[in-house]
Amino acid sequence: MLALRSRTPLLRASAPQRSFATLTPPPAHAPRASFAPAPFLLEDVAPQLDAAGLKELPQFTISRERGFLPRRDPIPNGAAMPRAWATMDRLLDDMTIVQPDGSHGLLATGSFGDAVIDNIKPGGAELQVVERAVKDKDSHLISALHRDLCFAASAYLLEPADVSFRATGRYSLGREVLPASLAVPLKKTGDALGLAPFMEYATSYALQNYKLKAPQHDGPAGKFSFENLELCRAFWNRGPGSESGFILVHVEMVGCASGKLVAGTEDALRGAETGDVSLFESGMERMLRAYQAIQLSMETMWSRSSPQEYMSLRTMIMGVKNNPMFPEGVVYEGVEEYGGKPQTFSGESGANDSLVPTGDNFLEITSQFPQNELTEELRAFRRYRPSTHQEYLKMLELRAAHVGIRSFAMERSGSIKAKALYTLLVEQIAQFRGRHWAFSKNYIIKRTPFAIATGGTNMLQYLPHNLRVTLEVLEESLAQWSDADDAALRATDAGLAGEMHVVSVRAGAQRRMLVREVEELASQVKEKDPRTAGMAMPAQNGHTPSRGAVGCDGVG
Ligand code: HEM
Repeated sequence: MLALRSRTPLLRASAPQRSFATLTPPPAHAPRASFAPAPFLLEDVAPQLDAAGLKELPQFTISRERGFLPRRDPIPNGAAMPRAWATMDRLLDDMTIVQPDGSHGLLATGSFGDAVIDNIKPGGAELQVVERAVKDKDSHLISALHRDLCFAASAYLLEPADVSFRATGRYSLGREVLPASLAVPLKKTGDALGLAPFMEYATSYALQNYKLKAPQHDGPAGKFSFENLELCRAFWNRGPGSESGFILVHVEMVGCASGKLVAGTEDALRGAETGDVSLFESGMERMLRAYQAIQLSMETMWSRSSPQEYMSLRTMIMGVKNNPMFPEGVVYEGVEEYGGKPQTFSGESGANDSLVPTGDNFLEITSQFPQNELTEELRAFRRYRPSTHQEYLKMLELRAAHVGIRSFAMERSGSIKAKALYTLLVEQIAQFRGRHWAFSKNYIIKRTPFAIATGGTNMLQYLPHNLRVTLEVLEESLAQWSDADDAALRATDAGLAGEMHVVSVRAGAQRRMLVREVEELASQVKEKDPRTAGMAMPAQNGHTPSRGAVGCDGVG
């Protein structure tokens, strides 16, 4: 049963008014739900798991140690892949636009599609490798095969649009049929892993696409420090440059602190569930420090991946859904289940990363998103992530609502420190979205009339909408922070009190600036139809492809 809790009176009249719905807490005598770790959350990732016959355990099983990274580092390209995969491996190496010796690769000249047809045969060696891995239930190998097939499929489908964009600055149509030699094995790896047969953020483009230069490296972000990472697969160039910068900053962010984030979240929840206030505080403090480390890594994006070059990287990670490059969708040749019917999948996007949804759900910000098309699309789109991440996030949302994390932090725990930590955590999510909004303006909005993102959202609506809701929750939390709270915190934890002061000074101004900025941007682009702007050809057959609020270009 859902019940609205009465709101604590606001101390500052100008703050926006919201109410946080929580599940009614059970009466004191009722048995408490047990929150034993679910199978998708491991207490630690023992490397001997595979040897113990658990090699079918999903790679994206979440742990306190590795957080949202896969439980084993991905199998890299090259010699580590099965010998019968060598032709595919070479083709993927040869395709990058810039080759290691500086020469042009297959995608540079638009000849990757022909090379696939000439070298990869339907029912050939590649399919046999996939079938054997599936039969062996070897999730580590299936994941690497899936990554490679996703790169091959996106390169094949989007090659013409990419060639056109590099030559003219406008997109052409993509290829509308994925040949059986790629479609059939890709569908099999996708089925085995519970994924769509299309490139995704976690399972192919980013979190399944890194290798460690030195296994024991000890950089600022531990062994997952940017300087210790390399790409397994790329479209443009596997070596240093904007593409590896873009992808590997995501990996560093997840690698440097998502384990600590998960551990802090679990402990804070446990603290709230059992009424253990000091565990609650310590869990939230560790979450805060984890988010701060993540933001530091995120800020390096500016220098590691050039805003000027991003548009050239982006074509290859677009999706099919609502994308004018694929007005009729894509036919997966030879996949019986689809019966020749065109398919439409969303593209790759950081929107499917789990760091921000963890904060959204734990802090009950999610419950403050209005019920509208944007929110619905966001939820639908987030299915493009490993099922373990989906289940974990869903459970987090339910547990946080059940125990009433916000009201526990702000009132019921009786802890000033918990109140401050809750507010500072909301500010971390706002800071993330603020920084991210700055990326989106500088890497995309400034540079193209094609306002639909790779994940398919209309960026001008979707991103500021989420930031605005977060800023409102922040303002409301700050409005409940009194002078007496401030004085009490100063007496016990001057450092945290200082952090609260900095946050309270800038919050309101940030939301007002955002509102003004979005109005200005909207008026600049109102003449342009984001569904067709930037395309070299008119809408097909009188059909203007329709896009939802979450659209097709999956960058994120
Ligand atoms: C140059 C850098 C980046 C650009 C241009 C960019 C662009 C975008 C775009 C356009 C979207 C809209 C969703 C869609 O794809 O349709 C999005 C969403 C998102 N991206 Fe990024 N992104 C960048 C970096 C990152 C990084 C480093 C992360 C960290 C994991 C990230 C996480 C997210 C998240 C969580 C969302 C969902 C937005 C929300 O919940 O408010 N992005 N991104």
